[in-house]
Amino acid sequence: MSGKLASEYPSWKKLQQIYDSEHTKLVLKDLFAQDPQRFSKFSNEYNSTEGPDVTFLLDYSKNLITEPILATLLDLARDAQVETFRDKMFAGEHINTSEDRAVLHIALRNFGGFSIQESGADEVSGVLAHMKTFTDAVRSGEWKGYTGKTINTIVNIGIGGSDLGPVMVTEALKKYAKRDLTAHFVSNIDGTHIAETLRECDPERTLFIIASKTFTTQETITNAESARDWFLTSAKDKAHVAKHFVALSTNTKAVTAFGISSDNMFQFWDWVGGRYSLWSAIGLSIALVIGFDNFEQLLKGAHGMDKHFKETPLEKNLPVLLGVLGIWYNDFYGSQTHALLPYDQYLHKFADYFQQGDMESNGKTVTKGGQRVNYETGPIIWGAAGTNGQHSFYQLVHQGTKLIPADFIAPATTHNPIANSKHHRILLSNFFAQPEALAFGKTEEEVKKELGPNASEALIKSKVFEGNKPSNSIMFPLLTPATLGALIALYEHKIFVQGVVWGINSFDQMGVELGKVLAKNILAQLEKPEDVKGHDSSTTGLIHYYQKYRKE
Ligand SMILES: O=P(O)(O)OC[C@H]1O[C@H](O)[C@H](O)[C@@H](O)[C@@H]1O
Repeated sequence: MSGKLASEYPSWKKLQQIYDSEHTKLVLKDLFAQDPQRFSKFSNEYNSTEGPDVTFLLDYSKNLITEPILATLLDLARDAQVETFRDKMFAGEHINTSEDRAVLHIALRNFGGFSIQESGADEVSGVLAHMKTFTDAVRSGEWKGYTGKTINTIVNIGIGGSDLGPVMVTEALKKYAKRDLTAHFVSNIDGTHIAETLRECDPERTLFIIASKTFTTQETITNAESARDWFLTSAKDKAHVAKHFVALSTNTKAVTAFGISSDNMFQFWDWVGGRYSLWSAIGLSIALVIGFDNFEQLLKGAHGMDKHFKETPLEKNLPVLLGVLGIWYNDFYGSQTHALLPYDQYLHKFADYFQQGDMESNGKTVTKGGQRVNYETGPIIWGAAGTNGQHSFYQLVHQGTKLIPADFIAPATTHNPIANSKHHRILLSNFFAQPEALAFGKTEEEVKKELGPNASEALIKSKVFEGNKPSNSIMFPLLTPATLGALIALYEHKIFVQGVVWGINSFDQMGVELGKVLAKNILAQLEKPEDVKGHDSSTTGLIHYYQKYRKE
């Protein structure tokens, strides 16, 4: 991000030369055969140096790299001044240039004393204390609804970053959940979402959490208004809203205008990006579900990773390693996607979460200086919890024509050791087997041997696995709040590293605006066919078809 396109860096040019001359020779089977030390060379154990103990192993030996390639990838990080920009982020410089904002999710979990000057950074502990008091009151039953009953249901109404983080984390840490407190998450503007949720709620015992950084997001405000109407049908008196509605936002004025008192508002600041906001007041639903102490552990685990990212040399810096490895496939091998494959049912929303985290951050075509890039930027992120994916899309990953780098993620110990951990052993045997199969495949010779002399050529070919498909494996002892915090921060910083190398602004999201503006314009034209103006024939035809068939 030194004002240059990444493709102008000497290291980028060198990587292109290496790719052109060597990639056909980069065969995992041979690389492992040639070097018995490959695993120890290309794996790192993370051990937190502060806060709760967090440890995990990152094995990146099954990547299509050699030591010189990795060294050149790290030179690329140096050419792009990743360390300088990292330090600027941590210092609170306004690295989100298009919006002139600091990028300080690290300040939300700053338990170890990074010195941050930005205004608001000194208010974080006050908001956390407010969250703790409120969370404890609701969970203990001290907080009562308008008829004096305790709260047994929470409904978080938010979308994008004000939904995906809380959804992912409450699912991931369900083991730590208060089981007699049901949590729902309503995001979609489709009335079905709120209608189906409200069917399961008792107005006397439900708390609505209106989560919106801007408090202007159409989906969230519309859903919140419908929830308030539904509530008032039973409660009648508007004064009761105070017991059943709280807001998480940076926009005090809009929150008050909605009818939520500022006492029931949990603040955050413009330097918290939506997709980096689960650590802020946006995490209130998480704290309600798992308790404030566990929420704090989540934050502390992330802080440990922040320290690692800030202080570890590039060669051993895990977010940096993941970042440059991703660039190797994205920009030189032409991979379009990156799969996140947790072998842990609790992490079943992990890929969904990082779809926004990564794709909204790095789905950009111009650099911070306004130049169009001449290389690929952010990958398409997708994935599902193992072993379900194996019975669905893994066929393509193994034998399709596309190269799909993947991260396999698993805990050594399960929270649910049923049948003497038999399930977990089977799960993990798949977690170990899949990267092995992807990397080493199955040769024609092996297939022939297996099928015997009468097998047809076509059948033999169909059973060959070419292999040489790269992956990372991440393994940790147990999915605890602190471990999850570290894992999320690991990927956040990976996204940062890639954005810096590509020279783009990872912290704005201009690309979501146009559709919103057009929808607003169309909404005003939906009543009458003669109002439908200014569109192409396809859009006009579609709106006319709707107008013919709608029944309202
Ligand atoms: O929290 P809000 O202001 O309601 O924003 C919710 C979401 O809105 C937009 O779609 C942005 O692109 C997202 O980054 C954001 O998370």
